[in-house]
Amino acid sequence: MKTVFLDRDGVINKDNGYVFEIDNFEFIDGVFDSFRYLQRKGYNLIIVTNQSGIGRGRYTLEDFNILNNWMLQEFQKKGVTNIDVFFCPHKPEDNCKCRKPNTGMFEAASLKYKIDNNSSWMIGDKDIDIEAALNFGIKNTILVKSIHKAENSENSAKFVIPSIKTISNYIK
Ligand SMILES: O=P(O)(O)OC[C@@H](O)[C@H]1O[C@@H](OP(=O)(O)O)[C@@H](O)[C@@H](O)[C@@H]1O
Ligand SMILES: [Mg+2]
Ligand SMILES: [Zn+2]
Repeated sequence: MKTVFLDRDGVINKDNGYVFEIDNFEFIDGVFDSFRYLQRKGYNLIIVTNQSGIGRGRYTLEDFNILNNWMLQEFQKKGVTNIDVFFCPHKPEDNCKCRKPNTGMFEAASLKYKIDNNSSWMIGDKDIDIEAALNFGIKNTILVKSIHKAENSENSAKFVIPSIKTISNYIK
């Protein structure tokens, strides 16, 4: 199955820093049109997001689930239905297998869906997003510019774009 893996904070919503409240979740302009476009092209959409705010005690797993369910309902209302979410709740010092740039979330997704790496993509705003995709064997990578510096990916990503809004120019 051709899949677009997506980072959340900085790609789908503005990365206001450990976002966990609905009121602080600002969808990035154009994200619904872009997701409907990818859906029309037959891509499965899988969000892979580091949520270290849980492990850091900044918010709870329940907080994350409430926000996540609300986000999925918003996508549903806009006609985006084939979307799934995998997250890592750990702190960096937990040395888990799922925090990007590790590939645990991608592997968990590949147990649930038959993913064809060659026709799949990764869209992220940090170096660790692009590194995780490459570590998993996905070569089609797109760096979205955000508040975060991503020097390595500026050179290693297949495309570097200002926002997800223009994704239809790159993923056919
Ligand atoms: O971009 P994704 O993976 O969807 O989620 C990133 C967030 O969990 C947070 O990740 C943190 O990094 P640390 O996890 O503290 O290194 C910071 O960069 C926050 O600004 C950011 O909101
Ligand atoms: Mg991000
Ligand atoms: Zn983890």
